[in-house]
Amino acid sequence: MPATAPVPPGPPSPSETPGTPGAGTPGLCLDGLAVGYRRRRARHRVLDGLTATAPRGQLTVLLGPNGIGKSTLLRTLAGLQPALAGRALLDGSDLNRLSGAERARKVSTVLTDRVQVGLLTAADLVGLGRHPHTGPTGRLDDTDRAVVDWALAAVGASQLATRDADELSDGERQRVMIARALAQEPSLILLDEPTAFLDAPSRVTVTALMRRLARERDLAVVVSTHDLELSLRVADQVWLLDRAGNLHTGSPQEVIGSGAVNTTFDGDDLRFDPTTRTFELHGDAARWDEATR
Ligand SMILES: Nc1ncnc2c1ncn2[C@@H]1O[C@H](COP(=O)(O)OP(=O)(O)OP(=O)(O)O)[C@@H](O)[C@H]1O
Repeated sequence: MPATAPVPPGPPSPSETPGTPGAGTPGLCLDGLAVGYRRRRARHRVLDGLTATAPRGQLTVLLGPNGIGKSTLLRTLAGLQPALAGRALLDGSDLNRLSGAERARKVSTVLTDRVQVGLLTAADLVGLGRHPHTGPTGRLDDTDRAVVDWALAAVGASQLATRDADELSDGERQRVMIARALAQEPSLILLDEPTAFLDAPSRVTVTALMRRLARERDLAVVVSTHDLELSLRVADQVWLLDRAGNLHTGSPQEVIGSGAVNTTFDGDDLRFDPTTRTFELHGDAARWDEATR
């Protein structure tokens, strides 16, 4: 995808546009949420007491070290595993109390799991995102097909429409999965490391796309990422899990200014510079870097 790929203005018949009910409401709110796993009847809490907001119209990035619980949190918000305590509210409604069909209309998810999709084309795969909106036959009508075309164009993947989904590269497939999430026309999109397989220009493009779609479609978008420098530049809101599992929230400026990025990610070899918002090599790594120039 070219870094300057334009985002088409929007699907022809959006069910979620600014001004519709729900617009201007808080988006996603975590209220004392605890997430984790049940093992042999015991509850293993990975994260506890999470309180945060991801407003509509804004890009929220979820940051934290490996294994701290980012995917567990996103999977819980997506309804793939139950919350252990507390609530997650979307526009004031408890996500846990929504029916499967309601949730499917409101929340779309892009996870890192690679599933086999059989003989579907990329456009078919994106069309799966329309199913919460189709009638009992599940058949796509002209409007649905136009939304599929829009979603593919929005991620710069129109040229992939007729390709077998199983034959796509990891990066191509990731764009198609994002298009599927867009085609769902949700209120909330959850993405777990959506740029992990993308090359550098595409990372910037997809991240900027997420932010632009949040604004243009009045979506709450929550993205987990290890792409710290980029995400701290483009995010509206940051949810940063530190090494103790405490959640720090606020604008990038607020979270950086609190020192939480440094305490979470600084090590002997790498330090975050709050002024330039970049990581600098230190110690042996810096000396090795000097020596090899
Ligand atoms: N199915 C499971 N059952 C029990 N524990 C699990 C399960 N899946 C993950 N965990 C544990 O939960 C914790 C959080 O894992 P999670 O994948 O949410 O972290 P993460 O922040 O997304 O990590 P990464 O950045 O490495 O992707 C880890 O200790 C992990 O081992």
